[in-house]
Amino acid sequence: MSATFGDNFKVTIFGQSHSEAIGVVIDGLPAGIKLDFDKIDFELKRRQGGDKFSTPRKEADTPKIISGYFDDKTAGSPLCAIFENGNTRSKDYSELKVKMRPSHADYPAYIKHNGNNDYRGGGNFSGRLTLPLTFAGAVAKQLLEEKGIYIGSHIKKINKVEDISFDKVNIGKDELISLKEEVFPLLDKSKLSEMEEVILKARNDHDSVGGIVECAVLGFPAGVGSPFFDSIESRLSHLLFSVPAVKGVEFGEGFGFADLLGSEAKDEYYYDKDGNVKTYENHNGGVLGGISNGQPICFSAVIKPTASISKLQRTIDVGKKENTKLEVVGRHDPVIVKRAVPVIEAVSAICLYDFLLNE
Ligand SMILES: Cc1cc2nc3c(=O)[nH]c(=O)nc-3n(C[C@H](O)[C@H](O)[C@H](O)COP(=O)(O)O)c2cc1C
Ligand SMILES: C=C(O[C@@H]1CC(C(=O)O)=C[C@@H](OP(=O)(O)O)[C@H]1O)C(=O)O
Repeated sequence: MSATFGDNFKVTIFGQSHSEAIGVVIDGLPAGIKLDFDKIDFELKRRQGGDKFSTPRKEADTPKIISGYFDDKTAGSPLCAIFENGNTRSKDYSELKVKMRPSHADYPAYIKHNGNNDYRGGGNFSGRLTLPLTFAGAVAKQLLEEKGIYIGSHIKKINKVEDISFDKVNIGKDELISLKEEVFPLLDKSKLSEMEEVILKARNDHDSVGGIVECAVLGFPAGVGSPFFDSIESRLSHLLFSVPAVKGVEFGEGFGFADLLGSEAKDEYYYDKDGNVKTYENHNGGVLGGISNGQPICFSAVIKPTASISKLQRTIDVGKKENTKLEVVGRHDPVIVKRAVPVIEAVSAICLYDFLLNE
């Protein structure tokens, strides 16, 4: 398992959904930083399950700091946090040792690890591993905020119900911060009841839905990144696609560029009254040539509908090597999108803070 990301702010995650604990090691944190654990806890709670939109599996999600923090400051050594898995119901998964859930990682994991993989829950493929990622992201967010860089996002789409998009030129810092306070962050709040209805209907029908998260980064300086292999888009995509269930990523206008003429897609420059370089529009989402141009960095990620649904599905039994049927049991999210919002922000913070340490 490739479990480490980053050149300077190096994040390693470990554990399985039903192992004793899961955790994260952050290497490269400067020494002497006082972390705000209330802020970290706030981000972890945004990701937590247990409400009507999420898995009924609710864990404490309380970090236990094992190393790297001393006298209320980072100590310069790797910061390690673990989270105990207390609310597992592993017997629900015994059938999955041989019956492969369609659209989950079970079959590729079985082949890759010769049947030795931990099949309880999603094992080390589980969305539960996004908890330590969110912890690392919450640390990176604090360090970015000290530099005036803010990350925020909203739910752009649930199934076919769509929110409006960010105004990519004029996103306000207060707007981004207030989105975090919402249980279901939307720009057009009138869409809430329709989205809620779609999710609850899917849940009652033993089904699931997917959607889109749109994310924006404010205050990121111009001139960071590289062309080609280490472009801001490629590094961010690397981490965004590491989030389980993310199946597509787009920057700025993204696939919408296909419909535009050059004259419609242009981001013309001007100096504002304070001499800052701005663009009239921001079709490119703040990145050109792989390098930030000082405008808000804007991107979206599409999250697929949850694979584990309790409708009868066709699959294979790898023990008997025969075709069979499966009705998945266990406690699953009827939609992942809502819980993915803080995770998308977290991986973006990890990536962008790592970029800044490179400069
Ligand atoms: C926060 C979060 C929660 C998730 N919850 C579930 C779940 O309850 N059931 C499920 O089948 N998949 C869930 N997933 C997605 C699976 O982990 C993912 O689809 C699976 O590992 C296969 O990876 P892939 O979809 O990226 O190919 C969740 C993902 C995230 C980010
Ligand atoms: C427990 C969490 O989410 C889990 C993510 C997940 C999956 O397949 O990704 C499946 C469910 O749990 P289990 O691994 O027990 O099947 C979710 O409840 C969590 O995120 O904290």
